[in-house]
Formats: sequence, structure tokens, C-alpha cells
Amino acid sequence: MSRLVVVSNRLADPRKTASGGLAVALGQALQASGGLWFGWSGKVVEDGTPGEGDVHLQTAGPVQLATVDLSREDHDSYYLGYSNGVLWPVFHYRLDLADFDAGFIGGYRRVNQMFAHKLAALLRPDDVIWVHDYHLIPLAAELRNMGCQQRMGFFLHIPLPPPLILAAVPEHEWLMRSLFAYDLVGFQSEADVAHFSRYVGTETSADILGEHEFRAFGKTLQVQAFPIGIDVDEFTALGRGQEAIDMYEQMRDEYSRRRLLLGVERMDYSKGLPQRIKAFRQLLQNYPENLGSATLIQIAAPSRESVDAYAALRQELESLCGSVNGDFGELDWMPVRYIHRSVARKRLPGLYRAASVALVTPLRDGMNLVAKEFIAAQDPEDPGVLVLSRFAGAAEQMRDALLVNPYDTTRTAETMQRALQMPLEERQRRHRALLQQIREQDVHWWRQRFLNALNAV
Ligand SMILES: O=P(O)(O)OC[C@H]1O[C@H](O[C@H]2O[C@H](CO)[C@@H](O)[C@H](O)[C@H]2O)[C@H](O)[C@@H](O)[C@@H]1O
Ligand SMILES: O=c1ccn([C@@H]2O[C@H](COP(=O)(O)OP(=O)(O)O)[C@@H](O)[C@H]2O)c(=O)[nH]1
Repeated sequence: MSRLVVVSNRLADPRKTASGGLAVALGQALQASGGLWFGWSGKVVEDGTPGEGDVHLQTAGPVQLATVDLSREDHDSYYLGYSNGVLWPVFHYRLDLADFDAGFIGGYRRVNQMFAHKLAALLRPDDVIWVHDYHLIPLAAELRNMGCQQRMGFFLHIPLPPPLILAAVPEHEWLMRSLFAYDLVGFQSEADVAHFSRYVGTETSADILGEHEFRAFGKTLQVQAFPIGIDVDEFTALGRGQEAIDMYEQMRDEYSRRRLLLGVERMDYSKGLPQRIKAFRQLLQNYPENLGSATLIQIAAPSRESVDAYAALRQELESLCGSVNGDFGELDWMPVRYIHRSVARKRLPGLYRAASVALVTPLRDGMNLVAKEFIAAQDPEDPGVLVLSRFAGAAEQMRDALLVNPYDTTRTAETMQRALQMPLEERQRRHRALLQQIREQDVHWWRQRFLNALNAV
């Protein structure tokens, strides 16, 4: 049987809990199949030489980890600069936040070439290679240049924007052409597939052979939606752990007289945090019965803090939380509990279970695994309600959540109120349907479907 080789910028020891959706999901997927996981070690070498980095090999259960260090210059131009300063904002429709510094692309190409070079030395002829995310779009093209002929698939964890937005990236043609070095490209949603198809139709001379098949640059490419899921059983088991139980009991006691609304994410402008706080303010203003009761716990885990847009977001969010607390808080009640730290994944199920309402309201999100984890953590007899942005990839699957447009503050506040007031029978019915959905399309289903499609090419 072929060995699975997974390549991603971010990786984590699959035996330990990780934060960040990609590392969590790939850890779970690889734990099941075994194989090699190749990526950045997370280490930055201050005086390292650009384009060079040591490879560290480590065995973690059925998975072999191969990680590469990055020099400071490579980290800043490839990871912070091009990946998170250009591709991330543009792919999340935020042209206003993109920093099109011409210096970044050199680092992006250099690191992709270095990854290809280091990875090629570890490959076997019958390996199946699965590359992940926007950091590594040109990796297959680099591997092919070096003569690698293995099957290669690519999965984009973030959204693909419509062609006219994508075209704002100066190197868009090169990036999209690079995708044709893969045998299969997967996106999170049907909307992303439609954007790819429109791009190919309007910006290239490719032939559209079918809904999922494109031919260009002498190569045929399969493209499909593969919405990522979670390991529901693993997450349920995490919920039975002592850390989660302690967290649940602590929250339940503290909020026995109050209603808890919860937001959990990385501090990222794609997650719609300021808009959420504004909607929560309106909830307190328009529905005064919530005063002294409704409490929003907002976990905003630090992320990519050296990118300017992230530092600005932090300031804006802290000022909004402060003003809601100043205007509405009482000596014995603060409406917003904002925490700029990550919560260990082991404790999260307890926090989710204690919440009456989860607010998952990104302005744009590839998928959003928190939405799925929240459903997995609920007590089916007395479940909380999921308020979900229609702009999260998860909204294509999770139709029984309360879907909102996070830009529409008044309606989002109205939906928060509806969630807080939802009768038990409706909560149970919606939760049942959502739980069934996340069970059917879980992380194992995602991995199997992608790999089956890749093997069938
Ligand atoms: O690695 P970081 O820069 O610290 O960022 C964390 C990850 O963020 C993004 O996650 C995405 O993948 C999730 C799983 O498919 C998906 O649910 C979410 O909507 C995406 O935003 C990013 O795509 C990853 O590469 C990062 O590792
Ligand atoms: O304080 C935190 C915040 C997030 N997470 C985890 O990080 C992942 C976030 O994934 P998601 O797809 O929601 O968003 P991303 O951060 O990948 O954009 C989820 O598994 C969360 O449980 C965590 O463990 N602690």
C-alpha cells in the first residue's frame, strides 16, 4: 500500500492537542492512516541563511514527522509577508488589508523550493503526496521540476475568492497555473469550486471538460469540494476528560443565574469580532431583559501578531469590549469577558457545553471547526444554539444552525435574542440534525473522500 505524505506549513505532534483548525484536522487524519508529515518546525533561526534550514526527523506513533526550520528572513517574507500579508487577506476578500510588497514573493518561492528539495530526498516512488493550504500552492510545480512523478493532491483550507478579487494578486496567473501541477485540487465548499471554474473560464485558455475537470498547460486537473470535518468521537471523549468536566462545572456554577454566549477563535480580522461585539451591544440595548444576565465570553487567541492588521484589530476589539462593559456593566456583572489567550483544547468541550449560545460569525472563513466542535460538545437533552455566519464554509453544510449576515448588526442581535429564547424542543431538533450532519461528514470521511478521489485520478 502507498505511503501517505502530508505537507503543510503548520504541523503538530498528533499525540498532543493542537490549536488552529488545520493542525487539529491533519493530526486526526494522519493518526488514522499513519505516514509522513512534513512542514515547518515552528522554529525561526535569527541568523539563518535564506533558503536553508535543518530537517528534524521524529516518530510520533504511526506518524513520522519531518520538520524544517526557517531563517528569520524566510519566515518574515514567506509566512508573515506573502502568505499572511497577501494571500490570506485577498482570499478572505480583504483587499484593503493586503500588503502587496514586491519583496515578499521571492521568499515565498524560495521556501517552496527549499521544501520541495528537502521533501524530495525523503520520498519513495509510490508515495501519495497531499499538500495543504495557501502557503504551499507552488510546491507540486517545484517537485515536478525536480522530476517527481508521484500522485499529488492539494487542499485549500481557506476560501477561493471570485476571479476579479483573485486577480488583485500580482502573481495570480502564476499561482493558478501552479495548481495544474497537481492531479487533484480540493476546496472547502461548492462556492469555492464555482469561483475556480469562473476564474479558469475567464482568465485562462483552459478547456472546461466537465463540472470537475479542467485541461490547461498540457495537464488535466480534477477539482472538487471536500468540506473538512472533525473527529466527533475524539472530541466527545475529550469532553469526558477531567479538564473538560472541571471547566464545565466551574462555568455552570458561575453562570447558574446568567446566560452564557461564547465566541472562540484566533484573533483574526476574518472572524468578525468587532461586528460581533457591536451586535452584542445591540442585544443589550434592544432587549433589556438581558441586562444583568447575558454574558459574552470571547476567547481571542493570539495569532500572527507581527502583521500590522492583526495589531490594529486587537486595539479595535479591546476598545469595543471596554466600551460595552463601561456602558452596561454593573458592580456584580460584566457583559463581556474578553480573554486574549488560547484555551487548551482539552478544556474547550466543557466551555462549549456550558454555553447557551455559540457565536460563530466570521466575515469569511474556509470552514470553521469551532462550529462543529460546539455541536459535538452539547448535551443532547439540553443543547445550546449555534448562531453561524452564512459566510463560513460550514454554513453550506450546517443549515440547521441560525444563519446570520454578520454585517447586519440589528438582525444579528435579533438572532442572538432568538437563540437565547429558543424553546427546548426546537433546540433539541436543530441539535439532532446538526449532530447527524457532523457525524456523517467527519474528518475521516473528508480524508477518505479526498484520498479516494486522488487515487482514482
Ligand atoms: O498556522 P497559523 O498561521 O497559526 O493559523 C492557523 C490556521 O488557520 C487557518 O485555518 C483554516 O483551516 C481550518 C481547517 O480546515 C478551517 O476550518 C478554517 O476556516 C481555516 O481558516 C489556515 O488555513 C491554516 O493554514 C492555519 O494553520
Ligand atoms: O483558544 C483556542 C482557540 C481555538 N482552538 C482550536 O483551534 C481550532 C480553530 O479552528 P477553526 O477551523 O475554527 O479556525 P482557524 O483558526 O483554523 O482559522 C479549533 O479546533 C479550536 O478548538 C483552541 O484549541 N484553543
